[in-house]
Amino acid sequence: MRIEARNLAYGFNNNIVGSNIYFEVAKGEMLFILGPNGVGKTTLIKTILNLLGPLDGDILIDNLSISDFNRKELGRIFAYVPQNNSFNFPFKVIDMILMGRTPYLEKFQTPKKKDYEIAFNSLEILNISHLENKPFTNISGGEKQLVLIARALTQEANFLVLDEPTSSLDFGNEVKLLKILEKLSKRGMGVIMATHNPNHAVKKSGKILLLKGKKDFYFGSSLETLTKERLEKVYETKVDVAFTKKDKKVFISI
Ligand SMILES: Nc1ncnc2c1ncn2[C@@H]1O[C@H](COP(=O)(O)OP(=O)(O)OP(=O)(O)O)[C@@H](O)[C@H]1O
Repeated sequence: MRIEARNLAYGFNNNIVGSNIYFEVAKGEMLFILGPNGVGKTTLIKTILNLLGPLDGDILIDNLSISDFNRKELGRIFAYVPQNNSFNFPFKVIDMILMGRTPYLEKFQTPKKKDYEIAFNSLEILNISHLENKPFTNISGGEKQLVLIARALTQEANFLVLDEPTSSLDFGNEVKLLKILEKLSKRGMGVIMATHNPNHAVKKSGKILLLKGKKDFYFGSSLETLTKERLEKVYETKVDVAFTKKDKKVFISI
């Protein structure tokens, strides 16, 4: 399966946030969306999910317009982890996670044994099985973020779409999550992720959409597209490049 933005304009009725945007990403690949605050990463993600309709051009799923798909079909294609979670109802964590099975259940149907197995497996992958019976309102911000990622995994969609998923995570969990996402993409899942950290995106197999302004963007393989010069231009700051012992490129803003 392949997602493509063709000549895409997105934004709100009275406010075009981005236009003439092009990118493509297939299952098994990772696409990182980068760019400064307010440039339009979240708005683009909502457009990719068809929560906002395109203002011009289109999002294509295997060459079919996204408008040809209904909500349930899109629920099997995209699992979404939003940026800010203001959800505050004391559901048990396991029940929150089982909500990820909704696109597979008929109206009023309750989750079956297999749905529970998938949910428990997601808890295990994210190392949060101990939270299973806690109310969602009684866990920390970072734990909530991990629960929402587990819910998205439970959805078993073709693409996992995450909006700054590491913003509340500690140093260790940030690295662990990135490793999990890489593993999932190697197993065939597509990953689309907005991030503030260019170092998340320095991947041999990754693609990058670096947003600079309304019509100004770079799209390409992350190793070629992410350069010191481009980052300096986009983020208006001096950038240094270092290399780890394993020869991995690391950007440092100075
Ligand atoms: N509901 C809305 N109606 C009109 N304009 C909006 C709305 N939400 C956001 N915007 C505007 O759209 C632009 C892009 O916002 P968006 O949240 O997509 O940026 P972002 O790149 O995700 O920012 P950040 O990195 O700060 O999260 C901003 O100028 C913002 O003010």
